[in-house]
This record gives sequence, structure tokens and C-alpha cells, in this order.
Amino acid sequence: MQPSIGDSFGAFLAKVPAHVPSAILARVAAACVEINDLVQAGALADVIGSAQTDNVQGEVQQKLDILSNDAILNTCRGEPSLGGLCSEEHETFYVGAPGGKYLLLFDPLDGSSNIDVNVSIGTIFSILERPCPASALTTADFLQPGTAQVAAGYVIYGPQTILVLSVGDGVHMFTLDVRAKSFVCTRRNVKIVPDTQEFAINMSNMRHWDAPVRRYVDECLLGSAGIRQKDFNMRWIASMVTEVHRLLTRGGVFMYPWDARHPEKPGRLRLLYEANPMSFLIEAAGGRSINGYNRMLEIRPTALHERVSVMLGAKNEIERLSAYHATAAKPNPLARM
Ligand SMILES: O=P(O)(O)OC[C@H]1O[C@](O)(COP(=O)(O)O)[C@@H](O)[C@@H]1O
Ligand SMILES: [Mg+2]
Ligand SMILES: [Mg+2]
Repeated sequence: MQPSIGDSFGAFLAKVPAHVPSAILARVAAACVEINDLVQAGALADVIGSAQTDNVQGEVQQKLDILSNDAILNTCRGEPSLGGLCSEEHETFYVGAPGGKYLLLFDPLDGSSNIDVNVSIGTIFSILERPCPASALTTADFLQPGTAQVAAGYVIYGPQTILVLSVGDGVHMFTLDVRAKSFVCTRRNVKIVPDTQEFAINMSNMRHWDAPVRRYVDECLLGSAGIRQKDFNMRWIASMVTEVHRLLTRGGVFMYPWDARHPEKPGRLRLLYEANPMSFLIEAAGGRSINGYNRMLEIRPTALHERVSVMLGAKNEIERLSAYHATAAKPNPLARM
């Protein structure tokens, strides 16, 4: 069920096993082609700038956040196999088709602060099976650990627009042929190298981090003069999609850990539609993903918009971070939830 280079996304979906919700994936891809058109048009279509509204997380929505949400809703909601949807931009869930077997969870536009400055952004999605398709849809249906995902992926709107997907068997990349409006496989079975000399974290929050994260980053910064015995490079794009795409392409580590700016929140990123789908991809590519203390994909969610501390990427680096947390003098009960 692996695609061949040059296969269209449609040809790949025709080959996947029956438990993979190919009709939903086809609709997500179609919605992302629409979002790509909006992103490309930018100011010409008057889609840049703030919508002057807040979402459920108290964050100011950009026009593209709302338009991307609408594109996914309008394109996917009529799919008979889709029983419900959960979006970053909507407080509760959206009801889908009665009896629909699957649930779609998504961040319609990730990296919103990059829109105005014309830097890469993306869409993240996760698909779960619905526990009881015959019963009325409830919030609890969405609160499944990441291990239960049947498919997850993202689309990056960058110099090229690329759909990256795993249905549990490897990670594959499909580049948008803009003229044909179809995605074509350009990389298959992508793997993350287990070691790296590159990390990504918002260093401006350094003074707010927990000791294990500080220790890890301090050691990277000491480079060849410290215990790591090698120099590290740093990147921060402020778009998780773009950071994960770099990891899948040339390796590295990405961290958005708990920090003391908002001590009551376990992290900044959202578990169900940011951390879990990305962790599913990272593990399918041979990497690791944790919240510091636990494997991300095994965390039991308690709310639709739950936040989480995130550390993912190169296997050996994440195992090092995990060991630093496991031996911390004062484990942080807020970050380990
Ligand atoms: O503004 P900061 O602290 O750099 O945070 C950037 C992080 O916020 C996010 O943009 C959150 O996603 P949204 O844009 O969907 O809210 C991540 O993609 C990124 O890693
Ligand atoms: Mg996001
Ligand atoms: Mg978003």
C-alpha cells in the first residue's frame, strides 16, 4: 500500500486497505487545494489580515483561519462516512453524517502569525474511528489517544504545496501540481535520521522553561565545547507544520514545552489536532514524540482543545530529553498531565 513516485494521490487512495477512510482523505486534499488558492491569491483576494474576532482559545483569528475552516467544513461535511468534525476554530464539535464511521480533527491553518509576512503555513488533520457510529455524537467520542488514529497528515503551503500523510504504514509526500490541481507522490517512506545537530524552540521563552529543557538546550548551545561534543544549529519558524516538514526532510528536534508564562496550561500546542497527528507522522518516520514525561500518542485526552507540552523528532535526541525529565529533581506535575 505504499505509493510509487509519480502516483497521483487519487491512485494511492485507490490502493489503500478498506479500513482507511479514503473518501475523507480525498475531500481533505480537495479542501486544501482550495486553501492553497486562497493563500496564493493573498491580498488580491483580500484574505490577508485579522478578522477582528477571537476563537475559543482567546486567540485573534486571521481571515485565512476562518476561510480555511470554512473550506474544510464545506468540502468534507457531506461525506457519508464522516460522522463528526472538531476544529481549532470552533468551541464544540460539528455533527457530520448520521452513522458516519469516522471523525476528522483539524487545525485549518497552522502558523497564523506567518500569514502577514508571507512565510510557510499549513493545515493539520487527524482521523479517528467513531466508537459507536449508531449513537448520538458526543465530545467523548473525540477524546481518544493518538494511537487510535487511522490516518494523519498535514499540507504545507510553502514555495511548493505538499501533502504529507501516514495511514500507519510509512510517511509519504505528494506535491501539488498547481495546474492540474492534483497531488503527485514525490517522496515515499520518509525516515527521520536518529541523530541531529539542529533544534527548534522559541528561545525567547528560555527563562520560563523547566530544568530538563534548559539543561538540554544549554548543552546544545555549548556545542563542541560541552558534553555533546558537536555544534548545533537552531531554527524557529513559528509554524509547527513547517518545523515538522524540515524534520522529515533533513532531521532535527522540535520543542514547544510547558513554560511558566501560563503555569496552569500544560503547553501551548493542542493535543488532538496538532500534537497527535504530528506525533503519528514522526513515529511512522522512525522518530519519537513525548510531552517530556510520556509518549505523546498514549496521553488520554480530557477536552477537545486540550494543550500539551511537545518534544518530537530525532529518536536519540528525544530519548535524551525523556531521560532528563525522568531524572529531574523536581518533576513538573503541570507539564506531565
Ligand atoms: O508565537 P510562538 O510562541 O512562536 O508560537 C508558534 C507556535 O504557534 C503555532 O503557530 C500555533 O498554531 P496556530 O497558528 O494554529 O494557533 C504553532 O504552529 C507554532 O509552533
Ligand atoms: Mg496550529
Ligand atoms: Mg490554526
